[in-house]
Amino acid sequence: MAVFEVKHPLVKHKLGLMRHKSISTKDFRELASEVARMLTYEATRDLETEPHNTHGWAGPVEVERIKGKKITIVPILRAGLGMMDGVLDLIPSVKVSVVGLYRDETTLEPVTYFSKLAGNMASRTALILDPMLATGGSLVATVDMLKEVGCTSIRGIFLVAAPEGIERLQHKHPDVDLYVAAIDERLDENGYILPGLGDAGDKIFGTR
Ligand SMILES: O=P(O)(O)OC[C@H]1O[C@H](OP(=O)(O)OP(=O)(O)O)[C@H](O)[C@@H]1O
Ligand SMILES: O=c1cc[nH]c(=O)[nH]1
Ligand SMILES: [Mg+2]
Repeated sequence: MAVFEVKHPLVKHKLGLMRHKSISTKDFRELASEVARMLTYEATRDLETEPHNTHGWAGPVEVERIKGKKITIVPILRAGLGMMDGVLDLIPSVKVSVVGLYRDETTLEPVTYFSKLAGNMASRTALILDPMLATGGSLVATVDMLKEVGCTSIRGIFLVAAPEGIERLQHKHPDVDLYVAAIDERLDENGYILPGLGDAGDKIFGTR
């Protein structure tokens, strides 16, 4: 399993803005989308291309186009929706496979309440989207769901990941690579990431 912590200055700067305790819903939402766009650029860096002939302004020209497995993005409700626009800016024609999970506040275990996946998942690369990888329970449950329908190529895109969540994924699904803007220090006693972002879902949706 590989974990790519994207250390681009723009990513660091924007994530730093997101950590401010008084950030507005509007700014948090915009920044989540912008950072997601940059992480997507990295997470798609190794997509294979193939030669393709097109009609150029001065006659036929050979160009490259993406080949191989088609992509589906998998936003985890709710907070993963806050990353979707940024990702779709770069890969607009992907299918969207939505899964709904929340963490039980006492056990911290994930509860699944929705799943609507794209067809033919076995032939697709899945890009899971969620701002926060905390205990890793929600991610592991999502990967379980994707593997159950035959998906074999799975990556996760997160804004902030805790070492505890990375370790859990490594143990359960070592074939899944991660692209993150930051690996933070640890979880607090309530399972929140420190220094983290707080509750990303509440900040994106303006709830609480
Ligand atoms: O790694 P874990 O310990 O599973 O925690 C991470 C999950 O918790 C948050 O969702 P939450 O349960 O708050 O749902 P929400 O997106 O609806 O707010 C977050 O967006 C992840 O999905
Ligand atoms: O720090 C955390 C952990 C789980 N979910 C969040 O939104 N934030
Ligand atoms: Mg939440």
